[in-house]
Amino acid sequence: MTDSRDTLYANPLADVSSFSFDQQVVDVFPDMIKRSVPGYATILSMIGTLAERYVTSDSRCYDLGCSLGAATLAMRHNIRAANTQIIAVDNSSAMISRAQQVIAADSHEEVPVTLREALIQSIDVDNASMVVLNFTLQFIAQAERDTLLANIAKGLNTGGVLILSEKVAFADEPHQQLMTDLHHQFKRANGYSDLEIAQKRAAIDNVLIPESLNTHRQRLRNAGFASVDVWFQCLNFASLIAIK
Ligand SMILES: C[S@@+](CC[C@H](N)C(=O)[O-])C[C@H]1O[C@@H](n2cnc3c(N)ncnc32)[C@H](O)[C@@H]1O
Ligand SMILES: O=C(O)C(=O)C[C@]1(C(=O)O)C=C[C@@H](O)C=C1
Repeated sequence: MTDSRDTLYANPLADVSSFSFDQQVVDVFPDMIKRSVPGYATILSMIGTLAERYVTSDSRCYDLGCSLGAATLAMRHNIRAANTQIIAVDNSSAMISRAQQVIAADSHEEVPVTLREALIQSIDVDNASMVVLNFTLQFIAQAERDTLLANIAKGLNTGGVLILSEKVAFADEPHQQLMTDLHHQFKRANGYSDLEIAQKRAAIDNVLIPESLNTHRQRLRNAGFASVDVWFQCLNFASLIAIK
């Protein structure tokens, strides 16, 4: 399986097209996300810890916007309850076909994984004890976010948990500027050039729409979650736990 270095934005592009999860991105995705998202490995590890704690027997887990299945594998390797399954969904056919290979190469077969190529807005969530949205909601149209979260809350069993990880925005402009600068410094320290950072920024503009933590907390409460808060934040990347 390839885990190539992300050089997609290394050379000057005449026209930076909108970011999409196509084959080019799939080919470098593990390297791209690791070098772009502060705390990504920590968040995956905590998804495993939470799966051990929250996944109950005879229930389902959902990984929505699963990409190559990193969160699916974190859950799968840590679930201790009997008779569970994981449903992993992504609407990028290139992601899903590579994810099939990743899952096939994994030996933890006690927990079956079903990969689905679909819009996460269109799937049924049912009898769930754990749902993961790991850096996916930010790519969904804002007008569709309330309905999606209400659908997830409805399909979660009482006491079940949603992990929502997102790039976040800040209400105070100086803070927004500082966090953006520090994130770019993080990328530079991980080997991205100023050109790569600028072109990637242009590509995700209007594609990845971050919201404030207050907006996320409020939406989760409105959707029907009883207990909501942030468990992780590094700069403009955060992860929330919402318990039904
Ligand atoms: C940043 S990646 C997620 C990373 C992944 N969860 C992980 O932990 O490695 C976002 C993913 O969401 C998928 N996606 C975006 N919009 C979607 C939608 N409406 N329905 C399904 N998947 C979507 C993209 O194809 C992409 O694979
Ligand atoms: O904000 C950025 O600069 C990013 O590269 C972040 C981000 C993300 O949060 O999903 C954007 C696209 C890629 O999927 C990997 C990382």
